[in-house]
Amino acid sequence: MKAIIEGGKTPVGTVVVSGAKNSATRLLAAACISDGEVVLNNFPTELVDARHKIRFLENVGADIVVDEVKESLTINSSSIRCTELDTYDYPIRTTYLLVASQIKNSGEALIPYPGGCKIGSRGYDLHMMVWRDLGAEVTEEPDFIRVKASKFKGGTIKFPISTVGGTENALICACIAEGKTEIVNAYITPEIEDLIDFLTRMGAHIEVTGNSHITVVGASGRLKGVIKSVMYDRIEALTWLVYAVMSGGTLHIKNVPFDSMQVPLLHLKEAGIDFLSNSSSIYYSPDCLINGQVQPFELACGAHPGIISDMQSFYTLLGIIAKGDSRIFDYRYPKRIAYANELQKLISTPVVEAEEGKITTRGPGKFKAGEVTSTDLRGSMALVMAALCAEGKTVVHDVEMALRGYNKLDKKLAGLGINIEVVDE
Ligand SMILES: CC(=O)N[C@H]1[C@@H](OP(=O)(O)OP(=O)(O)OC[C@H]2O[C@@H](n3ccc(=O)[nH]c3=O)[C@H](O)[C@@H]2O)O[C@H](CO)[C@@H](O)[C@@H]1O
Ligand SMILES: C=C(OP(=O)(O)O)C(=O)O
Repeated sequence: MKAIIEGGKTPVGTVVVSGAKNSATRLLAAACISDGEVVLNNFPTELVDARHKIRFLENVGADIVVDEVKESLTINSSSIRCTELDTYDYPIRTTYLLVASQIKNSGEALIPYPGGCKIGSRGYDLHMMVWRDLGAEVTEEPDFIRVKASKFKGGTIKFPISTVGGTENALICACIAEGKTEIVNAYITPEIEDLIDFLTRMGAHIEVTGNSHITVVGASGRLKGVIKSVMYDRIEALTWLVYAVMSGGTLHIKNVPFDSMQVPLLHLKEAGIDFLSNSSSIYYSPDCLINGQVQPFELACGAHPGIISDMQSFYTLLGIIAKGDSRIFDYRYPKRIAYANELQKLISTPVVEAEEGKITTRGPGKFKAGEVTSTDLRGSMALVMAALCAEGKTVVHDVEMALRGYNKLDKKLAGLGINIEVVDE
């Protein structure tokens, strides 16, 4: 798919942040270990990633009712079975979370290899370690990964690095394991807190000690059906605020999860980007930009509560319009720089220098129209935002990458008076 964008218009209006991709897609997998019916509200139903996961779960027997208007899912997973499918083409990262429900109902699981953004090495050895630590036999077959265990058995899972996906997988599997599981060097992010809240409300016994040790006592009885609202998306909230600054727009951004984005917002304030806020929303107009100019900055993307790697490209955009040199380091995914070279094609003078782990911007640069290709989800969204700020027509190829993470993007932009056309290539 490509986006055809006539840029240069100023957005004005209200935009509502959706449920977080990086929570919703995890809760959907976790819902399938429940013995009852689960309702997920505030679910980003139009997300490409959510649709792929729903498609897989339906193909292995789940009954999922999607209500696009209410933005909710009703999930009944009692008929999930390990099933060999005709295709394992599911371009999403968290396929490893689809193991637990099949093991619970069939003692065996077949899952697609993890996909997701190509942002450097993204192994899955620690997921295999999780299943093996809980007593399963794991084999890598040409089209899928096979996991076999009549039941998971509680054990100790010790992560050598902090991993979001590994912690999520360990939590969900431990909830259906017999006995107690210790998760050592767990990584607890806001989305993982949302998952722990959900599993606990289903009846799982989860205890968090400090910020990296989790004990789970596997459910000996039933895991109840529950109703849960997905947390709001901190990356999306940041995206809209950065777009307002770049475009000189006037935006009221609703459903901002302030608690989960304190450090990212602090960095914006320090770059001279002020805004008005109440407990759940932000109001930004050009008057909020101190001296009418973004100040150059230096920051590093790493672990929460700092700036996470998924936010990197939006700081690069701010660096481009800042007056002076800014530096953005990424310790987590140092190879996440391919998008920066595409972004440079939409700037009239040389501004962006990308090397492994570090992006330097020598601003201010002016956005110009052009033709570019997406390289990853957040990078694709950054290209769309640059295109929206450039006078004239820009084509962003492979824009489905942005749509993996931005629910109802065209409709939300239309609500701000901005039209983009998304067509098949
Ligand atoms: C800690 C962190 O920044 N996590 C981010 C990471 O989560 P994601 O879940 O993809 O990555 P993990 O947190 O699981 O992995 C962190 C690191 O561990 C490595 N690893 C992971 C699993 C495994 O089995 N083997 C292995 O080697 C990965 O390659 C990566 O270098 O990318 C996502 C997409 O950008 C972000 O939403 C998350 O915020
Ligand atoms: C890279 C991302 O997602 P995924 O891990 O699903 O590829 C992201 O959300 O920015």
